[in-house]
Amino acid sequence: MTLKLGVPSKGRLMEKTFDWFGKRGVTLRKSGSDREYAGAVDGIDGVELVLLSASEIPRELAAGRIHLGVTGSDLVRERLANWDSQVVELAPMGFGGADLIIAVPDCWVDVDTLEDLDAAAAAFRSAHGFRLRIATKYHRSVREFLKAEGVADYQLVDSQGATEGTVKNETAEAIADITSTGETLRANGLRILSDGLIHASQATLFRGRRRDWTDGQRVTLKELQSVLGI
Ligand SMILES: Nc1ncnc2c1ncn2[C@@H]1O[C@H](COP(=O)(O)OP(=O)(O)OP(=O)(O)O)[C@@H](O)[C@H]1O
Ligand SMILES: O=P(O)(O)OC[C@H]1O[C@H](OP(=O)(O)OP(=O)(O)O)[C@H](O)[C@@H]1O
Repeated sequence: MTLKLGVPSKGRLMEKTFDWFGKRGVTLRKSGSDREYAGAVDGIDGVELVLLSASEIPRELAAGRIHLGVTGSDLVRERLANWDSQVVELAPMGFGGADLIIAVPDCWVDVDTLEDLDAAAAAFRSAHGFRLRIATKYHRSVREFLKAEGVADYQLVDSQGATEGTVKNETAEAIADITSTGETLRANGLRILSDGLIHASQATLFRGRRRDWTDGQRVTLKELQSVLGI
């Protein structure tokens, strides 16, 4: 049985992953037409390339359908309960960097920290009769972070895209989302809380923790780690 390596199937993450492996002597490439999600690996035997959506790679690793996978560290934390009991970080890859943050409207001049947000949330609830709404697609990460920080008086509203627009559209009072340049936040009149960094993410090579690997797969992993220098 081959060792299955899951890699994002499109865009910058795919190209930079191919570059990262290529620089270390392992060539990953798409094998079919541009639109076909088939791949090949040169430079080491026994490794199979599987092209997948970045957000599905955590689940595939946990289920053992792939053995290694490249995806954002934010997606692993979000998609897997107790992520470090299900996968191991083998190598941070130095690209795909983005911060998962909490942001509030610029005009909330009294709200700079999570403690301020907690106070504002209590005031909001008594004024409006419902809990302050935070829009996000990162439900698990935001809940765990705010619980650890002692902020409780809020509700999450699901937003699968254009999350920064929810405040202007009055479907949320605050947001939790990924930012890299900060332009989308600025354009939508939002400001990051000074202690509102939930996770600094980057593309990372992970290994699944399942114990049902064959001896051949374990040997191939050792060889691959040695070729990659990790
Ligand atoms: N500016 C950015 N905006 C969004 N994601 C970014 C940005 N910079 C880096 N990333 C990272 O890219 C990853 C998401 O990649 P991508 O959007 O390809 O995944 P996806 O959700 O699986 O896409 P799809 O479902 O459309 O295939 C996350 O780990 C995220 O942190
Ligand atoms: O800090 P910036 O450089 O402005 O980038 C951040 C934006 O990029 C991502 O959105 P994406 O384009 O992936 O679309 P989405 O709204 O569907 O998540 C993210 O959700 C932010 O909206």
